Amino acid sequence: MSARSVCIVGSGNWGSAIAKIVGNNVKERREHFKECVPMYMYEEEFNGRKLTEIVNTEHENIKYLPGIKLPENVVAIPNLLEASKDADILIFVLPHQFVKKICDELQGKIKTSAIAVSLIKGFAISEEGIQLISRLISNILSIPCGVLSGANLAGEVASEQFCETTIGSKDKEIGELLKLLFETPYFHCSVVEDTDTVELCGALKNVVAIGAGIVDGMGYGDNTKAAVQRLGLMEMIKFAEVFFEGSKTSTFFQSCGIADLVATCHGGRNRLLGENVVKSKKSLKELEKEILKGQSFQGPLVAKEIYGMLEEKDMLNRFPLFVAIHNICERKMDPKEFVNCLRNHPEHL
Ligand SMILES: NC(=O)c1ccc[n+]([C@@H]2O[C@H](COP(=O)([O-])OP(=O)(O)OC[C@H]3O[C@@H](n4cnc5c(N)ncnc54)[C@H](O)[C@@H]3O)[C@@H](O)[C@H]2O)c1
Ligand SMILES: O=P(O)(O)OC[C@H](O)CO
Repeated sequence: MSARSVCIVGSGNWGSAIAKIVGNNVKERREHFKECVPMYMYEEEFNGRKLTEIVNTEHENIKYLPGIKLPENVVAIPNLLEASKDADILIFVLPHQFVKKICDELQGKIKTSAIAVSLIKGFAISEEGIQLISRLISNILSIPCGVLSGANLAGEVASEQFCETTIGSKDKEIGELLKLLFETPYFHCSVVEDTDTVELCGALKNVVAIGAGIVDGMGYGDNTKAAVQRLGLMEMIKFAEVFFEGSKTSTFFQSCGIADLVATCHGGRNRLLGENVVKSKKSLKELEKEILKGQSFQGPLVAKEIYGMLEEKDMLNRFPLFVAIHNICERKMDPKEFVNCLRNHPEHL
């Protein structure tokens, strides 16, 4: 096959870090990929200028990933259809609440031979309960969709500190192609077929990370935080067992599983939110605006999505940590009660 055209859909903190990797890789792997990488950017003003114009002249996303130069072959485009019209590979990397609208706009407007990969850590809601984002993308666009998820705090990846990630693809050839697109000496990619679990881990760990932040905010030390991580992991595994038949426990030992859980519980934005939910009386929206300045916490929405599904299926008591974190975020439970939830967890029975 001739060189493929790659489009990045999204340009936030992680979107920009991944644009740096992809922009550099396609230049080095020209027999496989076309050099120009259009990046769809949700247009906004920053310091009185359009963000696309800033990215295309200064080659830096000064709002979402300041201090990191992007390769000049990454071109920010505010028009979604223009950015994606020639794409053979679509990389979806934006907060999960915007994906459905973006896919609806793309429906029928992209190449029928295109493939997608989702770097998103969240869920969609369908009539059956939660839906994997990769499935939403695949269903709306009628194209295959792999996933990439791992212990990948964007700032550290962008400054080229070594880390691992997991690519999930049911099709081996697509998995290898994605590895070729994303892997660098500082960004090691492992490919597995258990796509669902890779994606589940990325979404669920965001909730556990809020729990880690809650115990930080309460002034507890590392042992208590480790208990949150262990019990959180047990709920993540149970969630996969109950709702995603065929999910493999071994996938939790990839970067997308335990490693991402640890990274996010220590250095992630969702951990920071949990700490601030304890220390401040402000609403989640206010905290998001104040702390993240335009970036997005994915954890509270995932917690709400899970809660709704567990409630409907009468399974709230099987996932007390997820439930407590949701209730604390909603200000329906006093954070002081959180440690009792750990103490009385069904894993101890
Ligand atoms: N930041 C990280 O360290 C990191 C690492 C791995 C995975 N992820 C995941 O990647 C996904 C994207 O995260 P991010 O950090 O790139 O985003 P972000 O948190 O920086 O979110 C801001 C982005 O959302 C865009 N946006 C705002 N309103 C919009 C709208 N109405 N329509 C479309 N876009 C809109 C903004 O333009 C900006 O690009 C998330 O699912 C996240 O969990 C993030
Ligand atoms: O900053 P968070 O909490 O959104 O987590 C970022 C990444 O998912 C870490 O891998």
